[in-house]
Amino acid sequence: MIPQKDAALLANCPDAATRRRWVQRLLDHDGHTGDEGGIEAWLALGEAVGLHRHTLLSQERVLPGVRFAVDAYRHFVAQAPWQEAAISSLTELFAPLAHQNRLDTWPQHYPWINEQGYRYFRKRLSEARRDVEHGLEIALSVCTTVALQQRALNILQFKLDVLWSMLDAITMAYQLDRPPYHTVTSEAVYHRGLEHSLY
Ligand SMILES: O=C(O)c1cc(C(=O)O)c2c(n1)C(=O)C(=O)c1cc(C(=O)O)[nH]c1-2
Repeated sequence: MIPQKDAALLANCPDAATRRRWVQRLLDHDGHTGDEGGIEAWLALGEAVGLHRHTLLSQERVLPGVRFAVDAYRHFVAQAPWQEAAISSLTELFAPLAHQNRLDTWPQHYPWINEQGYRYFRKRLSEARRDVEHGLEIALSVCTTVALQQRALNILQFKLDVLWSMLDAITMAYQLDRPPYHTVTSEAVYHRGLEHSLY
């Protein structure tokens, strides 16, 4: 989804210089010659923790709450001015620390995850730092009044709501053992996404 939301920002941005820098985010995730891309590295992490590639690609295990939160982010970016869309990516300021923590601690907690599983986190360390630099440049250049700075904080609160909603859905399903429809059935009956039209 991340490359699609970045493509939506590009589509809304009339400034070629900004597009030239922002397009790197699509390439980082989708890959290009000489770089397998973040999605491929993420699939490697999924496989390293025991999931099958086709299960990951089918999205059948994506919880509805996670799907709705992710869709809300994509829709926000598609309809917002591109500068506001750029600001909404700035939660990534804190992602390198999270990635580094995972690289430092997961090998102790989960010794069965093979080395290949960590490619995504290693890759994101430098990419996220560079992305945040660009995002901050945009935010600082447009948020020149208190009202605009307050607006930027509200945008970031929206993005935090997206991230927390994903965590809430995952916590309910896997930590508290309350997946969707748990009072009705133990089958994963929730919809599998409506992306692919039959026509
Ligand atoms: O693992 C994390 O904690 C984390 C957080 C975030 C974020 O804060 O949005 C991103 C990522 N990872 C990430 O890997 C990533 O590619 C990414 C892109 C974006 C964005 O908003 O454009 N956020 C994030």
